[in-house]
Amino acid sequence: MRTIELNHLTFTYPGRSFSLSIENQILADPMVAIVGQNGAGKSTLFKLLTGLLTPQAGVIKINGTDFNNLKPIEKLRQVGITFQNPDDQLFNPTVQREVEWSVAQVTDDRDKIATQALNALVRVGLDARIAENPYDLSLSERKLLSVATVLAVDPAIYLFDEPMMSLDWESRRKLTAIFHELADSGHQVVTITHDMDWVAAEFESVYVMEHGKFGFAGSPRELFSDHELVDRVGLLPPRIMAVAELLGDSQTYLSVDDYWQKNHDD
Ligand SMILES: Nc1ncnc2c1ncn2[C@@H]1O[C@H](COP(=O)(O)OP(=O)(O)OP(=O)(O)O)[C@@H](O)[C@H]1O
Repeated sequence: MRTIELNHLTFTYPGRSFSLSIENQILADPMVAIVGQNGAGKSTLFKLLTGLLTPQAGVIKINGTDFNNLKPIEKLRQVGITFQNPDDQLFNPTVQREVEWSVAQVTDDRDKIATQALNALVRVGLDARIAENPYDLSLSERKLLSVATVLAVDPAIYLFDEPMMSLDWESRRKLTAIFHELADSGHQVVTITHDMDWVAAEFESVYVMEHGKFGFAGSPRELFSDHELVDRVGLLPPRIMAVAELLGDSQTYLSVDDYWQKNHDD
């Protein structure tokens, strides 16, 4: 089982009032969504989980091992991140070189580098574009390319910061399928998202961050049933709930299928 364990973790940016403070939290489910208002600390947490930032105190354990004690190459094998903006992680002259560069950070084996890069590009549907410059791809394609750079390394834990933002429908479908494949094959997928329809339809485990802390942890149904919490942290409930509300029905629904089953199962 893949796990992220956070113990007495604290982090503050110099001269800023924001502070991240997590007592004890274990993320153990295969697919986890982290939600919360802008500025709640979600991206800061991801930067701590990848070693881009160092906590002032506390311990991060990845699959039982203190992350701080891992060699840089081992950190890359344990945790991979896809940033919100793909342009923050694409800098090579071709699609192929971009993904191969990524694998080359964890192995010198040239055959492995070529094979893993190509397999990752096949998974995201960009294998026919290997000779192109990443900046000639559409934004959706650049996002999928940044995902391929992580898939090619195949870390134990995948972190995604707003993966659905700016994706076209086909790319959303493709990436959602990849999430489930990763979870089914023993990886852990942890994603930051503001897309509550997606959370409600695809996830079983959701965490809410508020002011640098974890608040709620539970299922999407439990989350969207807690109207006070949803209002307080400014989450937009699944759209099907807004439609049902217009019809005078204030029950919790996660998707159109869920609505249909609850209202036509007799
Ligand atoms: N490099 C930085 N230097 C100083 N302060 C920062 C830096 N990055 C983020 N912050 C501040 O830290 C707080 C938490 O930011 P963070 O980006 O982690 O929130 P978030 O929950 O990811 O928000 P969003 O949903 O908008 O991405 C905010 O007040 C932000 O202004």
